Amino acid sequence: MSADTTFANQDAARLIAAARRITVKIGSSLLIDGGGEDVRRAWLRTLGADLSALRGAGKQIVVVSSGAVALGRGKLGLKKSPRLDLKQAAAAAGQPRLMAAWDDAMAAAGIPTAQLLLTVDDTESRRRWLNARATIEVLLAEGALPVVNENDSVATEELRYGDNDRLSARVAQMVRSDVLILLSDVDGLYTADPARNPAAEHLPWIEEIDARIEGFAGGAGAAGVGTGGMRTKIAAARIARSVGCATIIAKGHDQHPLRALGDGARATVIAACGSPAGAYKQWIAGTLTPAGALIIDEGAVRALAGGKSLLPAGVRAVQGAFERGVCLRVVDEGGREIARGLSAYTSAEAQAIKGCVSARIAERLGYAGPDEIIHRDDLVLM
Ligand SMILES: Nc1ncnc2c1ncn2[C@@H]1O[C@H](COP(=O)(O)OP(=O)(O)O)[C@@H](O)[C@H]1O
Ligand SMILES: N[C@@H](CCC(=O)OP(=O)(O)O)C(=O)O
Repeated sequence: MSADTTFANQDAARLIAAARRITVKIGSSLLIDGGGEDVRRAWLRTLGADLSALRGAGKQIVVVSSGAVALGRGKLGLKKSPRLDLKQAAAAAGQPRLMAAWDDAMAAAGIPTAQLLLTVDDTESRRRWLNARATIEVLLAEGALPVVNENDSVATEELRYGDNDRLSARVAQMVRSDVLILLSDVDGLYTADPARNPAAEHLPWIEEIDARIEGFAGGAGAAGVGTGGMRTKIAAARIARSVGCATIIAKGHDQHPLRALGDGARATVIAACGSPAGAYKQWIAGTLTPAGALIIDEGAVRALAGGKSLLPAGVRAVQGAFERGVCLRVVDEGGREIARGLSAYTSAEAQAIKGCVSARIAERLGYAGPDEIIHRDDLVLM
């Protein structure tokens, strides 16, 4: 083992030790036995024990699990085929089996699981994105393990990820993970596919994803149950990197794969650029076009400067017609822009609750809503 490799392995372990939130993606080839008949249950229980240990160390975990299509093919007796309708039918048949296996494995660790099936729409449309994020937040707060997969059965050819690598990067972005772990049948990126080229060299640490790195990454082998190969893993790492999340590509086949990683097993680490919180705030302040404005009073200006959320009580006026989840300018009564943030309410709702204390929101709207009109996590001082 080269000195370089040891350095990067320690980095993978260090990244995991320092992380607050981790998204773990598990490829089909790990979960399913050779014939696609059943889940590798004993192995999955050891992964469940590792996830439980990470949670015991204070980390919040979201899982992205592949396997529905391979399991569904086994269940329906279908052969591997590029036809989308057959994949969709297989996913529909395999998903309940996949979740039952997760439920079983996590029950042994005393952790309830929860299924989320997402499409590209859910990660690209801001409103649905915020809703999915809110659901995951509640599940994490309640101590459940969210298990995400693509909703293959309803996705269309144009509107589907088709691989869970990129979906997992979007999920990592959504929940602001510090680390994305892609568990695969290979212990990282090599200079060529090691299954075809025994002289390929392992890359322990990648600082930037350039054309050279992309050139190394090949597709998946035709015979296996995996899709995408290293190409989609590097595409995922590119997304994760840009939102301040480091990516670890590691071998997951043996028992207790996450414990092994924490103990220094070989992997490829792709460095993050900045932090998840920084990237999120940069996105709000620098990328989104504001769809309206909230004019706030002196007390609210002081509260925001003190790191608080914006409550309806401090809002004097609402400008523009907007949907929930859009970016708003927050302006003082002298016209100075104080902050930008994502609105928890539509413009009509904001008009109805402006100036009112949070306890009276339900009375004004006729239904309950968040106490904050812009939560401090979604707010950037300008
Ligand atoms: N440069 C490379 N380094 C490592 N593996 C590679 C490379 N290029 C292609 N691969 C292939 O990618 C496969 C892993 O991807 P995939 O089969 O999609 O697995 P998963 O089910 O974990 O997503 C490896 O088994 C390997 O054959
Ligand atoms: N959504 C699909 C997984 C697609 C996918 O990316 O598979 P894999 O390359 O094994 O992670 C399924 O559940 O089978």
